[in-house]
Amino acid sequence: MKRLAIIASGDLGQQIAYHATQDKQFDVVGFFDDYANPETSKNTILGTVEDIERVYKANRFDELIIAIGYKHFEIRAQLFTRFRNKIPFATFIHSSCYVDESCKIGSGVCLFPGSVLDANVEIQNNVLVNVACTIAHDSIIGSHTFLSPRVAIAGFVTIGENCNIGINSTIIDCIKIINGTQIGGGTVVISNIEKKGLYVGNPSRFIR
Ligand SMILES: CC(=O)SCCNC(=O)CCNC(=O)[C@H](O)C(C)(C)COP(=O)(O)OP(=O)(O)OC[C@H]1O[C@@H](n2cnc3c(N)ncnc32)[C@H](O)[C@@H]1OP(=O)(O)O
Repeated sequence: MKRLAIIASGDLGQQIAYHATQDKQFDVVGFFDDYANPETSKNTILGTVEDIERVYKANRFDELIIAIGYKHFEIRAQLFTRFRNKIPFATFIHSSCYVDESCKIGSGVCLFPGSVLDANVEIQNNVLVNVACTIAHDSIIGSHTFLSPRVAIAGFVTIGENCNIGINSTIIDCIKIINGTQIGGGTVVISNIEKKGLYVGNPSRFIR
């Protein structure tokens, strides 16, 4: 079983560690965290971000995953760029997901339980798909983006990089959403989003 190290030991890190372990896909050996105290943390803290390469070279883990959430997209993306050619990133697809064999799944991706990905879906690097999402055929989810639980995406949709798509939102077919868009919970997107910002409601409206 591959040994997994996780950047950040907060709530998201705990969820990833839980699912990766419970699904018997990885042996989670610890976390890198700039803010946790290794002496007092209940988790195994392998060091800070500055220690990652040294600990990898010491053969303490095989693959890495980033558990920095949607409040810190820039850091999440920077860390992926920093380590992508130096350390293998894990791809975690929970065994309860249906992922069509034609899908392309990038590295550093987490698919939490119960998601369904139909034919020709592309999930780019470092994306997190939370529980029970449905992504229909030929849709693309851009790097670093977060899908909250139960997001429903129709066919031929393109979602940009660094987007945060709120719980239970719906995006109809052929929609394009630009990089850095935030979508509130329960939003229904029926037209392209071409201006970066926060959108809510049915149909979606720009609020800031
Ligand atoms: C496993 C997990 O838990 S993953 C995380 C899942 N969580 C989510 O998906 C949360 C999504 N977050 C939301 O929907 C939030 O309401 C946000 C981010 C859209 C907005 O939050 P805030 O910045 O606090 O906005 P605020 O509450 O001040 O609302 C601003 C306006 O938008 C409206 N609004 C806010 N959210 C929504 C929404 N989801 N749908 C419709 N209208 C909304 C408010 O009613 C308010 O309208 P008003 O100005 O007419 O009074």
